[in-house]
Amino acid sequence: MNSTQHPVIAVHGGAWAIPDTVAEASVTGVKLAVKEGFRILQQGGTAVDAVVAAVSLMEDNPVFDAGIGSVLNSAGEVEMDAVVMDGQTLKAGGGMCPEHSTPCAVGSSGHGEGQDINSGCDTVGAVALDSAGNTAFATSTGGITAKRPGRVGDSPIIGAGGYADSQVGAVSSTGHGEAIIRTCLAHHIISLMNAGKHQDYGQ
Ligand SMILES: NC(=O)C[C@H](N)C(=O)O
Repeated sequence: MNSTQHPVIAVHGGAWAIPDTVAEASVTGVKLAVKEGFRILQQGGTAVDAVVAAVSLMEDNPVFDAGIGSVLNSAGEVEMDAVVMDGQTLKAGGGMCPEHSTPCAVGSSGHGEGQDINSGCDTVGAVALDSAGNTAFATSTGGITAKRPGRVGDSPIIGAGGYADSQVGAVSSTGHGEAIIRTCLAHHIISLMNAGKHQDYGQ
């Protein structure tokens, strides 16, 4: 990666079954997010700026299980997890943030408002590579429907809910949090990518 790097962004709206009734809205929401993130990258914005903007847009979209669309726990409350990581410095911010509707932005520098819609269908995330060659990821979720109050899923845990290392790439996870945490999934993927990269260099 170098200073002439073409920017890249990828966004997901979760991997679990998306009901037919919201499938189109989900795809539309992902497209809007990826366009906004890519616009920022094309204007010279950082990978962190791009993933925060993309994920924040989806947090504001009730079709997703994040931000205002977050599902409810077994006590009928919203408890969200979110994180942002900068692949250049390996610094990250985020955590559980029940009182904000845009926890991803809160994890970086923004703020949110109280949520009032709870219909989301899945976790959201983004990875980006900016024109300076740096990577970042962001993941945001309301977690799993009817989860135990206080449960923290994989999403805010570095190495599970995602990982970014500008020397290698970036990952944002979605799926069953308990299984993702046990396997340190995101960091495992980054390690495999790193091994593949070195293999390429050797050829
Ligand atoms: N749909 C998801 O990705 C759920 C999230 N990984 C969690 O377990 O909290």
